[in-house]
Amino acid sequence: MQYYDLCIVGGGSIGGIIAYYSFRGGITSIPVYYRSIESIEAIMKNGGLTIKYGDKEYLLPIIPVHHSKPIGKCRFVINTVKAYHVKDTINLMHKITDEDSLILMLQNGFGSLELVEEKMLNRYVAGGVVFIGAERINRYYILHHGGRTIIAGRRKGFTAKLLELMNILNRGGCDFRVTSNIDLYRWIKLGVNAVINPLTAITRSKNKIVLTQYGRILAEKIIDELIIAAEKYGFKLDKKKLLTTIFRGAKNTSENYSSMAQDIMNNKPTEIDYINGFIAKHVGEKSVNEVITLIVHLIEESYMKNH
Ligand SMILES: NC(=O)C1=CN([C@@H]2O[C@H](COP(=O)(O)OP(=O)(O)OC[C@H]3O[C@@H](n4cnc5c(N)ncnc54)[C@H](O)[C@@H]3O)[C@@H](O)[C@H]2O)C=CC1
Ligand SMILES: CC(C)(CO)C(=O)C(=O)O
Repeated sequence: MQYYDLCIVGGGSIGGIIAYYSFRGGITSIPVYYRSIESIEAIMKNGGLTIKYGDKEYLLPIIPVHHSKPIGKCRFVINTVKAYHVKDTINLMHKITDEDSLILMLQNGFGSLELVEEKMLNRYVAGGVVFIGAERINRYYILHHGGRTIIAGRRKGFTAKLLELMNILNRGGCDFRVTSNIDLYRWIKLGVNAVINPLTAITRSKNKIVLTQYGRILAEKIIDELIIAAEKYGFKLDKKKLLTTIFRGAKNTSENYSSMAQDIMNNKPTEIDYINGFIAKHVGEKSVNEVITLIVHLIEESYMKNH
């Protein structure tokens, strides 16, 4: 059985960025699992995955693999599929890991980490929040739009495996940090995504739309409800600090189309139920987040059903 240091499940925008930092961190054989044969063929034809960061292009000689044909076990598995595809990757993750492997889930919103923790009881499972903007231009070309921080942690006790992963990614230039309170960061990141993602998706705009007068008014209304939801889980969030983090995030990734805006522009389903829908569930009637969730679903409906 072949063993790899690090594998990526889901070679989209963030999967590509993780491959970039891992390769620069010294991992030269990186299996990246894809859903479509077409992606694998396009990457092979290109000689690897191209990442553009600033004005430089980097060609990464990754190993593109179809998700139905796993090629070995991995010490670290970084899962970067969309939240609604996580359940389809559980079988694959069982096959490419053993009891010593660490799985890091990087989805936005709430639900993905919980699902994998529940389904993969005999594995080390951690969650991470990603403060990086990335865009997949085509099957083999990904733009790094800025930000370089990932904060990760394991909810079921500390593991030194995360520090090993941190060393690899730090060497590659990623500001990867390990925390003992990942849920706090997940709530903060939920705030960032609950504001930036739907506002950019509804308006089909870059992240900087959030910095406008109306973006700021809506941000406050969204965040007021997030604070109520977080309190139900025992987290007391400071509104002013949260808004500062959100606007800083929008500024750092101002030229990025959020992952949800990219979904809408590519006629794909969004992660709205895991972000604003999750907040809405905790605040009852007359929820701004519920209205936002419904609007995003209406937009999805307009292209999914071909109206
Ligand atoms: N794009 C961005 O700037 C950011 C994205 N995120 C989060 O990261 C996660 C990934 O987002 P993106 O990379 O933008 O998504 P993406 O849609 O670009 O990539 C996901 C990839 O996973 C693949 N996939 C789906 N099912 C699969 C399976 N069973 N096996 C293998 N591959 C499969 C899809 O074909 C797709 O290429 C999301 O939760 C997103 O919210 C977080 C921060 C920033
Ligand atoms: C950080 C941000 C807002 C970057 O665009 C993101 O998480 C996303 O696009 O989903």
